[in-house]
Amino acid sequence: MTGPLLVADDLHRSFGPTPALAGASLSVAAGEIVSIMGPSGSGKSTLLHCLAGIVSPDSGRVAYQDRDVVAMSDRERSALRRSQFGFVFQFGQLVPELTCLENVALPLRLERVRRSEAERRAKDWLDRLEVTELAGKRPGEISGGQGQRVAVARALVTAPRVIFADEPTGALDSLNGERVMRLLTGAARDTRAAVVLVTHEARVAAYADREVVVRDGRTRDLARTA
Ligand SMILES: Nc1ncnc2c1ncn2[C@@H]1O[C@H](COP(=O)(O)OP(=O)(O)OP(=O)(O)O)[C@@H](O)[C@H]1O
Repeated sequence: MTGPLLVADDLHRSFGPTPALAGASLSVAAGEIVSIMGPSGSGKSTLLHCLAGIVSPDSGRVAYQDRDVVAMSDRERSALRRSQFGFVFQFGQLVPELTCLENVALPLRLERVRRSEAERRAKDWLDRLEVTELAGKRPGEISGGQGQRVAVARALVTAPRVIFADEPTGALDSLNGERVMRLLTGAARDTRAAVVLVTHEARVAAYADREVVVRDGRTRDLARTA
């Protein structure tokens, strides 16, 4: 494959009478970190959800490795998400009944990896995200910043080619936000995963190679100058 890894072209999507996307386009190269910024309600999350195959656009094209994501069956799209994508949301969305180790191992267990192997790989990622000591704790027993680092470990454990991060630092103070971003982008660069990052915060967007601004459902590319 020589073209971009992931492409959205001229996406339109409305929710009832509300247009969320009105001609949004974005392409992401393998290993590239792209931030999506813009005012509240401008369509950032909808764009991310379309790129990730979670929401289907009303019109326009989404392609992953030249495969048409919109034309896939639900089953094919789920398989694509499980095998190629990782997700980090604003509030870790860890499973409260499971320990942190079990949470990180879960995507591998869903892919039928043996428990011992899944937990070995999960432990490696907890170490990497500097939360080794949380392995046996449940999400209710840890802080928001720790929870986000566990969520990043869970997103990376399957070696995804793209990590989708929607306001991953939105619920954190600036120090914890910086730490999560440093660990997330460091791990993505080490594993050559691309990152699509939605954020309100310029400081968080600065971790990206490239910034895209969404306004009224339309995208505008900004070259990174710094
Ligand atoms: N599931 C939905 N049902 C109805 N309206 C929706 C839905 N998802 C998004 N919208 C509407 O589409 C528009 C774009 O929403 P979106 O969440 O993509 O924006 P955003 O830029 O991510 O906003 P924020 O920064 O506040 O999260 C908004 O007007 C929103 O209310």
